[in-house]
Parts: sequence; structure tokens; C-alpha cells
Amino acid sequence: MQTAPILSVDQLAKKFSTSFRRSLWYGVKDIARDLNPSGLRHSQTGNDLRKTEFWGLQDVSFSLNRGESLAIIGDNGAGKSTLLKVLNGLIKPDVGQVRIQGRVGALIELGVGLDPVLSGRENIFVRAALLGMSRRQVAPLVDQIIDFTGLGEAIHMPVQFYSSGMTARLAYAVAAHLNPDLLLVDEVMAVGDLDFQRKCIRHMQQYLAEGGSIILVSHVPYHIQAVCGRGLLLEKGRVLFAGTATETLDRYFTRQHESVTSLVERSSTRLGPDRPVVIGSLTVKTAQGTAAKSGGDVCVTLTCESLTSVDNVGWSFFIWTNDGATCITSAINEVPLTLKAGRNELVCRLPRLPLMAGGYQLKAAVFEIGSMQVLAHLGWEDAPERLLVEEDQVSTMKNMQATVQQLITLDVEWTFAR
Ligand SMILES: Nc1ncnc2c1ncn2[C@@H]1O[C@H](COP(=O)(O)OP(=O)(O)OP(=O)(O)O)[C@@H](O)[C@H]1O
Repeated sequence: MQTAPILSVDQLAKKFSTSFRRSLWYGVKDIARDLNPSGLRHSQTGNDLRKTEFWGLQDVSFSLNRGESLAIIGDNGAGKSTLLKVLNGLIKPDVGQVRIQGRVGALIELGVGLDPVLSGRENIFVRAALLGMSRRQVAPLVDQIIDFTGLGEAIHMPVQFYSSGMTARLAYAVAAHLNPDLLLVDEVMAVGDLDFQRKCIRHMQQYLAEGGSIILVSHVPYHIQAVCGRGLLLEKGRVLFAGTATETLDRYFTRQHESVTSLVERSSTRLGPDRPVVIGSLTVKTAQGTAAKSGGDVCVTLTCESLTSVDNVGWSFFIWTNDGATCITSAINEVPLTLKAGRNELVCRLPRLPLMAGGYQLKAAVFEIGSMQVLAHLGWEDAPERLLVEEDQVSTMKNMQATVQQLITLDVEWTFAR
């Protein structure tokens, strides 16, 4: 039997004005129109833009079933927070409909929904009351919530004296533990320290496994990959792409990468006295040449051209997050190799690729051991290579732990130059 989705969003649109004064005036007119729709004959409908207005969201439709998780991805200003606020009923859409079956827990803007003069503990009861829960219903959950915050004695302090990380801890714990059917989480979670972020990720995974539903806004690929099955890419308020979380992240970063490559031309690949070694390619594939799978046995292969024979050569490669923000892992071969004049192939086998499915950036360097002088590099001043790791159902869950912790140690087997 097909159950109704927990959330369905139909052709949602929200407009904003760049002029504060006009937005107030439009607000008054909109209220008048809503009160008396037939009275204002010449008033515009919600579908039209008035002077200084623009679409913050436009034509957004999707649905979410119980137990599903959706990542909302996009550049700054794409409309992600606006969408969450509309879903949480904090702002009213101009067009379209939102239907939610059940209770919503939301962590949207830091401090929203918390009373600054009340203590953390008192806020738990207030929030529960606002969600329609009685004191008796909330009492058994309070210790659990306080324990999750990790705030200790600070739970008795007024929230106005909390740091942003402490506020995020309280807000998440409250939103997540008052039995929500749908959890909306904006990236305010990112202001918490790494330990807290990991705790939230583990909580979300468990909550999903128990049948909860999540919408997560984040710029952190690991958070998205660890939590979300599906993704929605927003651009200028519109849905540009919808697919699995991995496909959506890849689509997002491919677009960013394209714009970077169009700006930064690959450095000249011509060999010459000032460039005695040039890297041709850097790939991560199986021994059979097929795409890398999460947890699979793969080879990192670097090809390079050398003008002459060069002794005492080492090489290293680096795997970065798809946004180029964090180097996740690297490996360095310091056993001296000899490059022959012409084409060389350097291979490193990784018996178990400890990366979750998704996109990554690859960088490499070839250097002279001893002086550590870099002979050639790839991806530092020019565009990095891209690596797309495919999902492997069996190994994904095992790898998740490693990737949430961000820094990964590689098992490596270096192969000499061919
Ligand atoms: N109350 C408002 N009045 C006017 N414009 C607004 C208002 N709220 C949001 N906007 C505009 O709507 C657009 C979408 O904003 P939103 O905060 O939803 O983006 P976002 O995708 O969450 O961005 P970020 O990644 O920076 O958090 C932006 O152009 C923003 O300036």
C-alpha cells in the first residue's frame, strides 16, 4: 500500500523586494488582497513581480516520503534557507502549496525559537509546549536532550550567554528529540565543533533508520553524503537538478569546476629545459580500468613525460574534497624511482579505497628526493583532476565512519616506474 508523502511541495514561489520600504508597502497590500480577494480589482496576483521585487524561490516542487532524506544544495543566495523557512512556516509563500503530515523539528536560524532570557533547560519545556506537548510528555525526554547537548551545568544558564556553538547544541538537541516526523536542519550545525557535528550526523543516521525524514541544507559534502539519499540543486531560487545526493553534489561541483577551468587555463604541457618533467594524467581506476568504487581495490596512476632520464624521483598524490576546501588524505612515495626519457607511468595500489561515493579532487606532485625540489605538479596552480567514486552497497556503511572523521589514512602499495 502506498503511503502519502510526509512532505509535498507544489510549485512554490516566494518573492522579495530589494527595497525595505516597498516590501512593507507590498506587505500591507498583500494582506488587504488576502482579506478581500475580489475587492482589489487591479491588484496583481502572487505570480507577478512588482517594482524592485525578485524571485527568492520559483516553481519549486518535490515530495519526501517517510524515512527519506533530502539535501538542498546551492550557492550562497540560491534560496536554500528561504525554502526551509517556508517549509517551517516561518515565511508565507506567494505561490504554491506545502503539505506536511506530522510534526516538524527545525534547526534553521541560530537562536530562532529559543528565548534568550530563559535557561537552556527552561527552553526545552517552552519549545515542547509550542509543539503541543504536555509537561508529562516532555519530562522523560529532558535528560536525554540535556545529555545530547553536552552543556553540563551551562544548561541552567540563560541562553543569551551561550556561544554560537552552545546555542547550536541546544537547538539541535531540542529539535531532534521532541519526536519530530520531519527534521529540517540548516547548516547552523556547522558552528558546532567537530565532535558535535559527528554526534549530529550519527543521530541523523539513526533517526532515519527509525523512519524519520530529514531535509538538510549544507555546504559540507561529507555531511550530505553521510545523511542524505537524495539531493535538490537550487540556482537563483529554481530547481536546477534533482537526483541522488551523490549525483546532485557531483552536478554542483562539476558546474563550479567548469567555471574554474574556464578561468584558469591548464599550464603549458610542453616539455622544455625549464620544464624537464610534465604530468600528463592522474587517474584512480580498478586494475581493469573501470571506475573506482567505494571500498574497492584501485590503482592511482600518474603518467608523466620526462625530457631526460632522472634519478632519485619521488611522487605524491592528494585527495581533496570536491569543493577543494579540505585535503582528505595524501600519500607520498619516498623510495627513489628513476624516470626514463619519454613517457613514464607511476602506479600506487590502494587495496581498499576508503572514500564514500561522490566527487573528489586529485592533485599530485613529482619531486626530487633529498632536495624536495618539485619537478612537476598537477592541480595546484592549474585545475585539479576530478575523481568520481561510485557507490558500493556492501562497503558504503563501513566507510562512512572514516569519511565523517574527514582525515583518512591510506593503505598503499607503490609500484615502480614503468
Ligand atoms: N527577508 C528578505 N528580504 C529580501 N531578500 C531576501 C530576504 N530573505 C532572503 N532574501 C534573498 O533571497 C535570496 C535567497 O536567500 P537565502 O538566504 O534563501 O539563500 P541561501 O541559499 O540560504 O544562501 P546561503 O548559502 O548564503 O545561506 C537572496 O538573494 C537573499 O538576499
